[in-house]
Amino acid sequence: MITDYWVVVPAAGAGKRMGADRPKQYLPLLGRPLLSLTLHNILSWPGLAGIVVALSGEDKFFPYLKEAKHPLVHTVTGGEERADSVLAALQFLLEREDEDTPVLVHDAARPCVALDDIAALLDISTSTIALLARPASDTVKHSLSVHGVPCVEQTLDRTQIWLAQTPQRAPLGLLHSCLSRALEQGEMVTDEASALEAYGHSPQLVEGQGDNIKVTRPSDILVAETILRLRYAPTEDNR
Ligand SMILES: Nc1ccn([C@@H]2O[C@H](COP(=O)(O)OP(=O)(O)OP(=O)(O)O)[C@@H](O)[C@H]2O)c(=O)n1
Ligand SMILES: C[C@](O)(CO)[C@H](O)COP(=O)(O)O
Repeated sequence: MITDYWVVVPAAGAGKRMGADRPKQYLPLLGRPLLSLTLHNILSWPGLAGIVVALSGEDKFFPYLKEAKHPLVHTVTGGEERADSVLAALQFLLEREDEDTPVLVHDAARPCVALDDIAALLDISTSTIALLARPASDTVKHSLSVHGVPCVEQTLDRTQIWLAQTPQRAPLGLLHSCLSRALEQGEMVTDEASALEAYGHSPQLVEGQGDNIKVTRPSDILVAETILRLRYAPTEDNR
């Protein structure tokens, strides 16, 4: 299992699809801000060296989180898109750490990732670049718009379709160079793996669990709260 890795947490989004009165990372789940839950979870990962959180330049909420003053938690100002926020955090690390330092990028919006999945991602030795992902379990449709209405164009072969989650793991220097080149060249970069793929790398897919949801829309709040309640509920063992 790797140790002395850093975690980058992009948390500079606006949460438009959530449509709340504040960015979704500050909405309460079980009475605690989402970002606080995510940081609390990350701080329990074994072998962690530190966390860099990318925040919006207009963020007014972060200083009030319990984890804001934790000695392992650092912040940078993020950017326009998720990839810009991740790049800002990688730049911060590159000025302080060795290029070979392993980095895990994990969305602020995924508070429920299980420790078993983290262990699996930290454990792999076959590749230094990897991500948690789920094989598609539904039938996958490719759509086209007919007079503004989404319709099926065709059904895709799902046997090789995986849905990407986070964390996504790569060495600091490699990820920084692929991400900055991809952004300069206008590549579509919605996750770290896509930046690495653009330059010939083939990240390993590590099967994660379905409970690692990305809190995106209002209905996700209840699902995430249910997962967290079950995860942290007192049992015979931890009572
Ligand atoms: N400029 C941005 C945009 C997104 N993120 C972060 O990237 C993660 C995944 O993005 P997403 O779930 O799409 O969040 P938002 O961009 O906030 O959501 P929306 O697209 O609905 O506005 C989130 O933790 C979000 O805060 C970021 O750090 N910087
Ligand atoms: C990185 C990611 O979590 C993988 O599923 C996801 O792509 C980030 O969210 P976005 O909606 O694409 O910004």
